[in-house]
Amino acid sequence: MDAIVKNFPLLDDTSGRPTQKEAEEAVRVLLRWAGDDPEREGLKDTPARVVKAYKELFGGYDLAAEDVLGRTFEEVAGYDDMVLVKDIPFFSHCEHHMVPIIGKAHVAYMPNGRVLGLSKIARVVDIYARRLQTQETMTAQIAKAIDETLAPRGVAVMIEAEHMCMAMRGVQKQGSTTLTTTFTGSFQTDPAEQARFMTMLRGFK
Ligand SMILES: Nc1nc2c(ncn2[C@@H]2O[C@H](COP(=O)(O)OP(=O)(O)OP(=O)(O)O)[C@@H](O)[C@H]2O)c(=O)[nH]1
Ligand SMILES: [Zn+2]
Repeated sequence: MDAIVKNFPLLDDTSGRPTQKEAEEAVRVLLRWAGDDPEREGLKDTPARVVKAYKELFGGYDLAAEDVLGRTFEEVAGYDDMVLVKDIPFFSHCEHHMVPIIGKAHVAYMPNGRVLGLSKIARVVDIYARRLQTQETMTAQIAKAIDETLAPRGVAVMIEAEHMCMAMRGVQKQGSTTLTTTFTGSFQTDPAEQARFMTMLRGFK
């Protein structure tokens, strides 16, 4: 799994990251390259808007999953069975074309005395989605982050997504869905637990 889990070091002011002005200029270049005039009325504020939108869409580079997952709860009356949060919607962008990936993540874990706030699982999905991604990397990163910070008995992550780079351009196949899974711990070693994850996913659709 580690082979496809990339490290995204947090960038700081000394990272050599381009300024907002430089980023806006890059958008102007692309507009001219596409054949339009960045100075015309309708496009005048577009570079600033695009950079602002990118800040939001790629905001995951400035966040660390470990920070979000740090807060856990122990008082759950001895509950120690699977916790599954399914159908977490996300938007990401593929690292090959910078075109949207639209999908849903399903995340389960087997607690080991501690549980996570449910919203934190969705937040972790967003942190990795708001970066340039492959679906495989994103799936593995979510599983690894939960596995390493919560130390549960096992983690299961399934992502189903449509890649706009396959739908809007290139091979132009609309409506195809790609499924990826990562299992750790008991989900990896126990086929029955994997099967139960699948059944719980399917059973309540
Ligand atoms: N494995 C994987 N591939 C992806 C993902 N997102 C996009 N791709 C693929 O990345 C590949 C890049 O292929 P290249 O041949 O380098 O690029 P390209 O010429 O634009 O390819 P086409 O999309 O076939 O036109 C394409 O096959 C995409 O479908 C992803 O999340 N995982
Ligand atoms: Zn792509």
